[in-house]
Amino acid sequence: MLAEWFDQGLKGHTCSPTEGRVPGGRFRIVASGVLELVPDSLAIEARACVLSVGVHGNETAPMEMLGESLARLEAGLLHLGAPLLVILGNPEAIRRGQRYVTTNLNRLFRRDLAETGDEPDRARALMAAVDAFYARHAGLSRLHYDLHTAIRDSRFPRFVVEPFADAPTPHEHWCWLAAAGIQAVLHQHRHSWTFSHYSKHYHGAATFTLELGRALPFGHNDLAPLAPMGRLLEALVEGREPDAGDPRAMTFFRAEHELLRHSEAFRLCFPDDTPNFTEFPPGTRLAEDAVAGETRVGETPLSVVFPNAEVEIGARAALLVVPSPPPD
Ligand SMILES: O=C(O)CCC(=O)N[C@@H](CCC(=O)O)C(=O)O
Ligand SMILES: [Zn+2]
Repeated sequence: MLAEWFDQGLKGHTCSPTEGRVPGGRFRIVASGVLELVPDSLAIEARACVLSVGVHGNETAPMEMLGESLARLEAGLLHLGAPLLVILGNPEAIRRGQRYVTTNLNRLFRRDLAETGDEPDRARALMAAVDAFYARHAGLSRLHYDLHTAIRDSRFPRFVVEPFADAPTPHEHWCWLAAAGIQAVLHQHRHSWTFSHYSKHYHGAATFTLELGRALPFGHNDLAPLAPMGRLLEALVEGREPDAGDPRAMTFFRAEHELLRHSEAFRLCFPDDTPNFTEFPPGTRLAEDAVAGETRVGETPLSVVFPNAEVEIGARAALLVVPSPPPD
């Protein structure tokens, strides 16, 4: 039933029954594309975990990976030990195989959101589902992994974005991510109103946007490099302490500047297929915009992440980042 709910959800279909049992607990469909799993008894390391995929509809590898873990739970190969909220972020975009339908869902997770339409309405539904989930499981540590893939190649194919917050991320999370094969970490320098930022900002959860390779169609993903990440997810499902690695195996960056597209006449001055984390030396011209003029690298080299000249006007066209020391 669980795997069927997930597979049908990827096709934009609903599924019944809407509640039932899994090994170690029960499940309940709480909203379209949102499933809650509650264990009969909490395992010793249980956290209240939100696992979201498909916030961008064409980012399929995390959907395949999470679908496999749910199938293993249903088959009795895993035993539910922690409350989980499993989210198919943007079902209509998933069905269409598109990043989004009308606007980028992953910029809309703020409580004062005023817009209406497909993605704004979906953002409101997902914020409400997360609020209710964390309220139902108050007292547990909170975690949210929002699983994505990137448009381009990357010097570090698997990396995380740590949303901005005043409080530091507890150290164990770096150890878990290192053991899960994450190669780089990017600290955000300001509020970004992404889904992972929402759970951190409003709920104090430990959260990350995880970039797990490149965005490819269903059936074209090589899931082998994601096996350690699958093991981390399954430890969370079972409420076990995940494997720990050495955070110094990861390379740390912090965002220095957000490059915005201000006009129709915006262009990036480097090739479209430039991999994420490519470093540019001082003086390099990075972008031209009819309103903002040109952006050049200043005295410190800058690396570019998520370059995309085709974003909506006013949206982020790239993050410009610099190396940063690993956390203590
Ligand atoms: O590869 C790209 O250009 C985009 C990949 C992607 O969807 N990234 C997320 C990152 C979210 C964050 O900054 O935490 C996004 O752009 O929404
Ligand atoms: Zn994405």
